[in-house]
Amino acid sequence: QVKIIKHCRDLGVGPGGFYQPGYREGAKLSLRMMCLGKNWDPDSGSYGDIRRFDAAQPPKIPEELTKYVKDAIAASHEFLKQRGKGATNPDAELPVMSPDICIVNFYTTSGKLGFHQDNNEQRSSLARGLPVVSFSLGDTAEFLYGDVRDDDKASKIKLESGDVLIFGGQSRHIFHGVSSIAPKSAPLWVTDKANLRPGRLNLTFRQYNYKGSVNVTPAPFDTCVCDNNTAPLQHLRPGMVLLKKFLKANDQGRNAINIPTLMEICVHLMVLNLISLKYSRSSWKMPLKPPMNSWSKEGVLPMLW
Ligand SMILES: O=C(O)CCC(=O)C(=O)O
Ligand SMILES: [Fe+2]
Repeated sequence: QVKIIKHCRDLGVGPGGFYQPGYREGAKLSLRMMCLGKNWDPDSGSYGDIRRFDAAQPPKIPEELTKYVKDAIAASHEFLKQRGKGATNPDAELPVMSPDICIVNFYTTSGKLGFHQDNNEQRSSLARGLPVVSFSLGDTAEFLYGDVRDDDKASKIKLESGDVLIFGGQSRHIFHGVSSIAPKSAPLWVTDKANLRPGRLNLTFRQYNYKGSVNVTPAPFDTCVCDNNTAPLQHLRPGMVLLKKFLKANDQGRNAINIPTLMEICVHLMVLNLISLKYSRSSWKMPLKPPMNSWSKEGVLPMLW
């Protein structure tokens, strides 16, 4: 998760980075957005190679992120196979996709996203049911989804930091949206280690085009939607899988504390000794700290988001 946030931060302050999208009449969306691969324009509801707002080209999707998407799809297939006791073909329910678009949204704690369908990808991709793979980081979102454009009839789930939601196949056209963000719900290490400001970062990966044949066999779905809300893998409906906390906390594992080696402790002690020797007789000569560069990427981004 820390690595994903870093990728978004680095790309987010560069050309084609975060901006607040809006409509021609002036209304703005309640989030910050950045598109990778292709630009999605909420006003026209279409994709393009540059964005209208500042003519910027969207940055490419970092390969590392593409790998995480593939891992998540593979994990969902493994899960579907086991659930179907080998009888189902997971690719028929949730086809494999290779993402070439990623929409990155940052919601502050007052952010939300209205009920909508993701249907601006090419007809071949939609017809094949190539899934949308969604990564959630930071504060928890209340996510609504359903078959009809009526959020009162929608099902609700919580998307927490590290969760991956996949919807494709028969669920590719579901209506969905974000009704609220729970303040202060992000794990502390996300805000501390990755320096994510209060709010939620969401990445949705998609594949624009599909070149193969589009025949899809309706997915068999056992009627037992019996996963409880805390199961690590949840089959929510045909073509919709939630992988709870799938994205690892960080490279060294959850809540890792760096324990210094004996060698590192010795080096630190030697350095401290040298410093105290140097300044013991002339402490007034202590050099001033160099001024903080408040416009460094790390420093400024929390203000931008
Ligand atoms: O933030 C989310 O979980 C959903 C984002 C979404 O639906 C979209 O970007 O199309
Ligand atoms: Fe969406």
